[in-house]
Amino acid sequence: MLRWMTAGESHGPALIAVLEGMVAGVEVTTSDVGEQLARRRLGFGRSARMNFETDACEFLGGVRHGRTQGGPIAVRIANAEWPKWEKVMAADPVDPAELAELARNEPLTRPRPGHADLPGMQKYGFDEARPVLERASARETASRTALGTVAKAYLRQLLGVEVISHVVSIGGAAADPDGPMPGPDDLATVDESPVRAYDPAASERMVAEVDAVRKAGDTVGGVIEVLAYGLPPGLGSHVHWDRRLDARLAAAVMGVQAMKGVEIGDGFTTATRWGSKAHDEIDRSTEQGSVTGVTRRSNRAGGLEGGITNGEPLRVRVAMKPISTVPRALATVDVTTGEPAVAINQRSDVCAVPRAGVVLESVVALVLADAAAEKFGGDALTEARRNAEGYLKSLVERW
Ligand SMILES: Cc1cc2nc3c(=O)[nH]c(=O)nc-3n(C[C@H](O)[C@H](O)[C@H](O)COP(=O)(O)O)c2cc1C
Ligand SMILES: C=C(O[C@@H]1CC(C(=O)O)=C[C@@H](OP(=O)(O)O)[C@H]1O)C(=O)O
Repeated sequence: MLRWMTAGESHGPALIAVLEGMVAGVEVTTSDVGEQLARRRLGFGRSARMNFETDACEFLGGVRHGRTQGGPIAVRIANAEWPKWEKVMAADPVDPAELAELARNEPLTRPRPGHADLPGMQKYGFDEARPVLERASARETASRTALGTVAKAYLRQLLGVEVISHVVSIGGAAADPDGPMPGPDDLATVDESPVRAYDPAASERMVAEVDAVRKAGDTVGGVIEVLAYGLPPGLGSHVHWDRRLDARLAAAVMGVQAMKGVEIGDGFTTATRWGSKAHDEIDRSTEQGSVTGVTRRSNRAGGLEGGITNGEPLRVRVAMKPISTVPRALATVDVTTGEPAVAINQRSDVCAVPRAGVVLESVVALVLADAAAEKFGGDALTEARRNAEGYLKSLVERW
């Protein structure tokens, strides 16, 4: 079983992430993590912070000489602006007179509709939003991206699995639903698009949409698809609700800030079809390299049946809402005076959909790595590999 946790505030000294349960022997380096963090910083519509944030990262435990050791893996990601925030975010008490002089410490009393500000203040008894937004901020997703790097390395080295993502739509600008879909080796092509869309024409439409939104002082969301290629049949289980892989994937992607909808495979469209057009008919496969000796005529299910992978590519689509820090400020109430006001407007993304794709890849990889660890066990990668090879061989022999 894999477990992962994160800690740290957006403007604190650093973020911390811990991954427990990873086998020994997975090759991963600080620069691999740095590469994923750099991907997460890119994308048309990103916030000003992404222009100078370097996401300087280091392993604090669990990795030695480029290999996991079997113990908990801890990663630290620094905040490039810490000197500016040192007083405002200090762990120990700071002289109130000194704090009062800092413009940066001005109380945030005009909660943003759509952010965690107001319900967070109500729930935790704060008079202003700073302590809420610091932890609610999607800065935290850098931590999960760092851990996702280890999960991706494990999946690739154990099973040859590739987890990728691409942007399907931003606001009203969408990729052609019948257009080509990126394959396992197409991540670089997707990353070359400023909005991480696979089709260049769709990419242009999405860039124009973000431009229009920015000019109007507004924000915009979109839909991202995560694909996992090379998964064997048999990850996850039908036997209990919390072992179903679809349930675990949905929880993980909905656990990312601003994600408001999820569908597996054709999801909501499937609900409009008749059964004869909704499922993926099975044929015998004579193809060399077929893992199970069977094949499918379609992949409407998105690679999952009964909460178990069926050997087809996994397809998870996620809907992201528009950023709630809207420059053309929204109506709110000042919690100090009780008077109508306009919401806080500070440095923010206009559209974080392209960046969010990298985060979603990471959380999907963590869930898949957990399911693979469950199925193939082992304390070392070599042992897990032996188990996987034996299982895959048994599938071919049986069918
Ligand atoms: C990669 C990424 C970047 C984000 N950037 C911002 C941002 O700059 N400003 C903002 O207000 N919200 C941003 N968000 C969304 C908020 O963090 C999120 O809306 C907030 O925490 C409330 O949670 P909820 O939307 O899930 O209800 C971002 C989300 C992601 C995934
Ligand atoms: C810092 C990141 O994203 C942030 C997410 C975010 C929010 O409210 O979610 C608000 C902004 O934070 P800041 O006020 O520090 O610029 C974004 O930049 C990041 O992704 O690393």
